Amino acid sequence: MGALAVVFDLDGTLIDSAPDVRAALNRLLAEEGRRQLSLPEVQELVGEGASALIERAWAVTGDAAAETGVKPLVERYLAHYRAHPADHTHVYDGVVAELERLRAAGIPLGICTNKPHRMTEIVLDALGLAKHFAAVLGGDFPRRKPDGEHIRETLRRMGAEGRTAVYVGDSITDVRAARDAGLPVVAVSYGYARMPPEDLGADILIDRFADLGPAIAKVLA
Ligand SMILES: O=C(O)COP(=O)(O)O
Ligand SMILES: [Mg+2]
Repeated sequence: MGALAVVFDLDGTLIDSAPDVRAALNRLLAEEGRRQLSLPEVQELVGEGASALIERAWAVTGDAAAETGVKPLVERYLAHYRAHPADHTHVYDGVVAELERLRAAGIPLGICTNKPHRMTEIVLDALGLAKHFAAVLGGDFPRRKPDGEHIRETLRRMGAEGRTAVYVGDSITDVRAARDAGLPVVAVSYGYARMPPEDLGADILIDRFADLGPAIAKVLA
């Protein structure tokens, strides 16, 4: 194995952001006279970025959003989210220790997320996580996950192109993107998968972030 690099998904993998996503989305839904969404419902909507989130939220609360109506709704949703980026978001157990351990081993780390880029930066700053990552690439990237180019471009921005890389995520979109990029993938079982995590088709499934080190060693063996 050559020198290693690790790229992570964000929502449902490193952070449990659904409570703040829910709060911002529910404010918008209330403004539009629509019903409120429960936390499990919101967890089902997350994973393909903000436009998909709005479209899915509209579809489950009444009439679908008009195509031209999605963009202004996304902007209003993000304004609500920016006002409260991490009031109820928490970093999953073991994440900070594991990121520190990998970094101390000289392994460059990156984030490849479908969350809008600016929103991702705001949330990472609010949680004190930004310092761990050599590069962060959000979902405004034109070829976003499940396109493997999203992960490849993250690796380039990390200066880690020549390295052996592993992707870590929580959803089928992550597994497809990693496959498309030709990378092994570790899935976490506690995220927002919308299916039994065993069915994601990852190379290995972990229940706790603290198990990441041995999982990476296994997928590369
Ligand atoms: O915000 C989203 O829809 C997805 O975010 P993720 O790619 O970090 O899971
Ligand atoms: Mg995710």
